[in-house]
Amino acid sequence: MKSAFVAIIGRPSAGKSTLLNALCREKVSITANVPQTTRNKIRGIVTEEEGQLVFIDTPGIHHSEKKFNQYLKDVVYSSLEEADMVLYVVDSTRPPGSEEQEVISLLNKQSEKPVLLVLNKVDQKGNYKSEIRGLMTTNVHPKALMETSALNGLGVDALRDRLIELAPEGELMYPEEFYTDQEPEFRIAEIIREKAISQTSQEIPHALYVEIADTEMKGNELWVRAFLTVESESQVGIVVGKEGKRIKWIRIASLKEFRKIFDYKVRLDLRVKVNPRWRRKDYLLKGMLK
Ligand SMILES: Nc1nc2c(ncn2[C@@H]2O[C@H](COP(=O)(O)OP(=O)(O)OP(=O)(O)O)[C@@H](O)[C@H]2O)c(=O)[nH]1
Repeated sequence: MKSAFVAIIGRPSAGKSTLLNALCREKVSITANVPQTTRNKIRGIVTEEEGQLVFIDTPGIHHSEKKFNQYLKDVVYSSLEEADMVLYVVDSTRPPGSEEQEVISLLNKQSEKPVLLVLNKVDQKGNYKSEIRGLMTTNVHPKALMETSALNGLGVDALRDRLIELAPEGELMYPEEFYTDQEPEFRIAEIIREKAISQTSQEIPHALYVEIADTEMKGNELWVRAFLTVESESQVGIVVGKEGKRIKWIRIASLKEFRKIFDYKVRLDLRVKVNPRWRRKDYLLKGMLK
């Protein structure tokens, strides 16, 4: 039996979370067309006859001195430490250049771990595959180099098989029916955040987080009180929308998604509030980004 923890790393928007979901055949991690959506270590589990892979989705690696980004980087470091193998996802539609250097230098610090390199988004026209291959063979020395379209599933089965082949011998780490270890509260907060990101633009997706104020199971219903938290009053207006239409949409879209995931009904009281400059508050970031 094979078993491994596999850290999925790469720069923002490379398609890491989309690939994690495709590999696990379940929606484990939220995705968006906005960079830096993933803020935590998200574990997705896949169990096959030959063994089990526990993927750790990580925040996109991006050079920035901001406190918030430093915390995100710490999440990546600790995922790499935890991992037996690394799945490095590169967006094949973007020139590698300095954007990948940050990831490469991080990987070189963990050089003993086997790396499998994936060129993602190969469904798109126009790509930099040969430049990326050149850069990676000299700088990363991957054990294997594969191509995927995480969006339409191309190459995903072959990638899963190759990862199991490369994995060390070991026992199951989670029961075979598990596909994630995330608590319901965390998944609820993430789904609300995903829906809110999909309805907003510019600074707002980065300025919001979701706080679950309380939950209570009543019979077969989970009652949830949650706050979509932003940084200023003007952002509250945008998230609420004209006549409350945007917040209503976010709530209904979230409920629709909960129905697919949970075998109980979720009741959601969703409000918007302000926490000025929360991205600079250590006490908050420490609890939130891990
Ligand atoms: N065309 C195409 N788009 C993709 C593919 N994989 C992901 N995407 C899109 O790329 C965007 C970013 O995808 P994510 O999976 O959220 O990227 P990520 O690397 O997890 O992003 P961060 O959270 O910023 O680290 C989304 O709009 C996805 O739909 C792919 O194979 N082909």
